[in-house]
Amino acid sequence: MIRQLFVDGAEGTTGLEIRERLAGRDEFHIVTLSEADRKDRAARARALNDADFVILCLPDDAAREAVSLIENPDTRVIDASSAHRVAEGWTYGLAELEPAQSQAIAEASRVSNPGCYPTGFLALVRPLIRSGLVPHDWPLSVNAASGYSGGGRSMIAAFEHGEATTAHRAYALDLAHKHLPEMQRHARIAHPPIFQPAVVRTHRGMLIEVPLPLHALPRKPSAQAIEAAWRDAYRDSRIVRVASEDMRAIDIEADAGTDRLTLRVFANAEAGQARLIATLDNLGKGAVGAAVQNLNIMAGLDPAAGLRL
Ligand SMILES: NC(=O)C1=CN([C@@H]2O[C@H](COP(=O)(O)OP(=O)(O)OC[C@H]3O[C@@H](n4cnc5c(N)ncnc54)[C@H](OP(=O)(O)O)[C@@H]3O)[C@@H](O)[C@H]2O)C=CC1
Ligand SMILES: CC(=O)N[C@@H](CCC(=O)OP(=O)(O)O)C(=O)O
Repeated sequence: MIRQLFVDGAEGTTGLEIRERLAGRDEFHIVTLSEADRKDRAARARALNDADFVILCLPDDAAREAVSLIENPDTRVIDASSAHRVAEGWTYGLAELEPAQSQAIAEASRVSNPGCYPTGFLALVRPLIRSGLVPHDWPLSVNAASGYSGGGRSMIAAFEHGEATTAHRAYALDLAHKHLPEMQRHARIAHPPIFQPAVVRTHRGMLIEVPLPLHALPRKPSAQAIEAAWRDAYRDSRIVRVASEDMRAIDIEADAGTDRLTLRVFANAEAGQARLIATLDNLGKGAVGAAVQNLNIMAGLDPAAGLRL
């Protein structure tokens, strides 16, 4: 069976890569609009209602508008924007989040792709909260760096041709980044983490880090216990990997160009401290890889079909 797939926002950073990734997949016929029509409300409404699947690669307001234009009850949506990540009636599209999440995605009509930073944060902490190694009201923090393609076309232009001459820019200094609600909700924690993101002068890649004072946690977990909780949580995943090689440094590009998500824990038992580190590609598992994975799951196909692992 060939499914009609409309990519709304197909000329943007995420949209272009989704089309590239799905080219050659004969399960889907990709529909896009001409340059003249791609922002035309009526043309978009027609394409949205004619499709079996829609992937929204749009700014938040345009994504909300697209959803409001859908009247066909059989059109199923994957939204790559941050408009619906904690919204009623939407399923959170991080298949590895809970044991039953993949099944929920398979049955859903509305799936919200996770944010790129929450993908790393949630993969690191959710198994530890679920198993009680970290209490749900622990004051977590998360330090992270992203390649500049994470900011879409305008940030790419700023870093490649424009005013951004820096190597490393800390931002979200108001402690109110748009990813905080989904981090808190889906980690099931009492408080939002202190989130310290930075954008750096590399095209793609992310390094997301949660520091943990093991000595201060009520159960004083070892690095081995943390790794064991991850291995148990991700035992069936080909996409989330738990790595345990001895490393002295990790580059932000470690998983760039792939759809993998790699988790590592580094600890000093004497100091009672650990650093939990996730690496991924903001445009891989952070966006396009996740959208393709969710599409595969919703269409009843191999979840990893077409992914770069
Ligand atoms: N870049 C990344 O790493 C990630 C991005 N995302 C999310 O994915 C979504 C897309 O991001 P990204 O691809 O980076 O953004 P881009 O800015 O690169 O692309 C957005 C696209 O949407 C088009 N567009 C804007 N308004 C409308 C409209 N009303 N109707 C139709 N098309 C419209 C834009 O056209 P034009 O340029 O002509 O205005 C552009 O082609 C965003 O919500 C973003 O938050 C999620 C995870 C990671
Ligand atoms: C470097 C950079 O600016 N990153 C973006 C997040 C990009 C992303 O992937 O998140 P969404 O899917 O929520 O847009 C930011 O911090 O707002």
